Amino acid sequence: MEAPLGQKQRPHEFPSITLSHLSSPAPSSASASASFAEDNSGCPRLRIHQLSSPDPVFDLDLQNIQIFKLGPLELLCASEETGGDDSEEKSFSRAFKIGFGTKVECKAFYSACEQWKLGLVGARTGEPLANGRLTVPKSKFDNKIDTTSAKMYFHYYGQLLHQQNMLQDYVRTGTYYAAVIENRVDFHGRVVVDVGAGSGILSLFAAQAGAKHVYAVEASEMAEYARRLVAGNPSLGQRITVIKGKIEEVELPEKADILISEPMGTLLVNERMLETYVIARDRFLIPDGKMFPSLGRIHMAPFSDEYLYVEIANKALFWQQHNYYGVDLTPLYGSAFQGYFSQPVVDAFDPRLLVSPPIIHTLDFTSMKEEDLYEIDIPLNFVSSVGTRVHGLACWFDVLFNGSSVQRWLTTAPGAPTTHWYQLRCVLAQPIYVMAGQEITGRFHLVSHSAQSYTIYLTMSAKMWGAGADQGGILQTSSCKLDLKEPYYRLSQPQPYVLQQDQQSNQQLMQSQEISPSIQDGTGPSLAVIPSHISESLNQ
Ligand SMILES: C[S@@+](CC[C@H](N)C(=O)[O-])C[C@H]1O[C@@H](n2cnc3c(N)ncnc32)[C@H](O)[C@@H]1O
Repeated sequence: MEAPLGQKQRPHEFPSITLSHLSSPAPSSASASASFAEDNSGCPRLRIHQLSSPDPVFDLDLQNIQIFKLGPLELLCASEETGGDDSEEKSFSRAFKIGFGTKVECKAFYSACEQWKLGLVGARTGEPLANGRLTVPKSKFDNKIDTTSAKMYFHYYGQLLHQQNMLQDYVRTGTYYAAVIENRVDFHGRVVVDVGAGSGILSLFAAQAGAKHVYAVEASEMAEYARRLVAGNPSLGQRITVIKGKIEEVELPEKADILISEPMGTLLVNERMLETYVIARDRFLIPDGKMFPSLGRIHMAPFSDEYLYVEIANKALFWQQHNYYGVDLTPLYGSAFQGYFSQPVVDAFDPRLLVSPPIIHTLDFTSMKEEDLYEIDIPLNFVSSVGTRVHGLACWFDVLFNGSSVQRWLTTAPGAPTTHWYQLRCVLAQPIYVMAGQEITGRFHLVSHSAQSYTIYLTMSAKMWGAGADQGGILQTSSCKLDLKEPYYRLSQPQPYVLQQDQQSNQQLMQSQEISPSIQDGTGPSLAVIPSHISESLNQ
């Protein structure tokens, strides 16, 4: 079943209604579609098309019609007609009945009609409409996000190939599936909102788990594909309504018992969709309703990777040429060098590159405020387990599905089965030197920007160390500024494998700082191991 409700910028459309003429000499019924839209002068109109004809059977000024509820599936629409005389009395001489397949559609039509009449929807030009009504104020999303960025973002997600990329991340999609199906008790008989539904896959999972009704809200053109996927799975689809629009703008006919969403970007927060998830909670979730996932954690640890450092530094060497077709390029070398080090590196790295156990920053989606995500400030404190050159900070994240039956984690940790998020590393242009046991302090400061991402300010310092050292003094500091929106995807590297003999020491390192989730169901971080016949041949 598909009924796009609550969309503010585009017409509301109700593709399958039944139209019964009452005022014509011979009452009749026919399949039809209805839509609300503005005419050129900004007046809201209701247009009804019979499926057999391209011309509308009714094209009515909404201010001149009255809608009455006849029953849960039926409305009566009476249209005022000017009789040609000057009488003050209105005559509603044309009337027709509109029938709906479901109560939800019927309710949605009635509320859409009210909203359009009141001028709560319509084109948002920022100008008063021609008939004097003021347009709707900009939504929370439009206020903070740059229009061009949003356009490109939703264009990207409107393409099936990008949805396929996510669907083919079996670690991701499989974990969502398992988390939903193992926790049927949280979905059965419940109203669910799928926040940013994409292809609609999570809505279909929720319906499989017995959801009473799922509202799949998707802002991009993918909503049309989601409708087709839902319609093509009718036993589940009859309990799913796809709504095209932004979470920040759509209206839903009822509150949700549970939200499901996949709002995670690189480093958890990229794309700024977690804010949308929190807004959905505040707008649509009943008090004490559930969220799948309910919590996210960013893990951070210093790393040493000489190869990566040299690779990045070498990229700028091009600008050291004094005679490039007779031109000296060196004036731009410094800027090029800075530019390469302002790109966070996305790849799957070997966890043996970590020089200390990670620290964790937790985001509780059930209680945090949207504004808490505008700026994230994390103090860093580590103790190096080896003497080495530290090249920067490595980060990854996990999220928790806190189901009533099973608690399941989706992790993107190094050494765990690789996901399409990989891991993220911020590389310092100036590495720092540490000894085993030396303290590394610093700050990881994320500041959101209107292009749906963050500027990262990273500072790492080696503390004074050893006998006679100034207590709390800093020996060496290095800082860098990176744009999370412009990562360097370094994915041609072979996938990381960990030799069996190293697995134990890695697990000890990670577990000593709670890298393995405290609520564990055996699906948390597991380290990939080279099959023994391969590792044996490598060891020869
Ligand atoms: C990471 S994808 C997940 C898609 C799908 N839920 C899945 O798991 O395969 C996020 C989806 O949310 C949509 N989205 C992002 N922000 C949104 C918003 N403010 N309102 C509605 N949809 C949004 C995007 O267009 C995209 O399709």
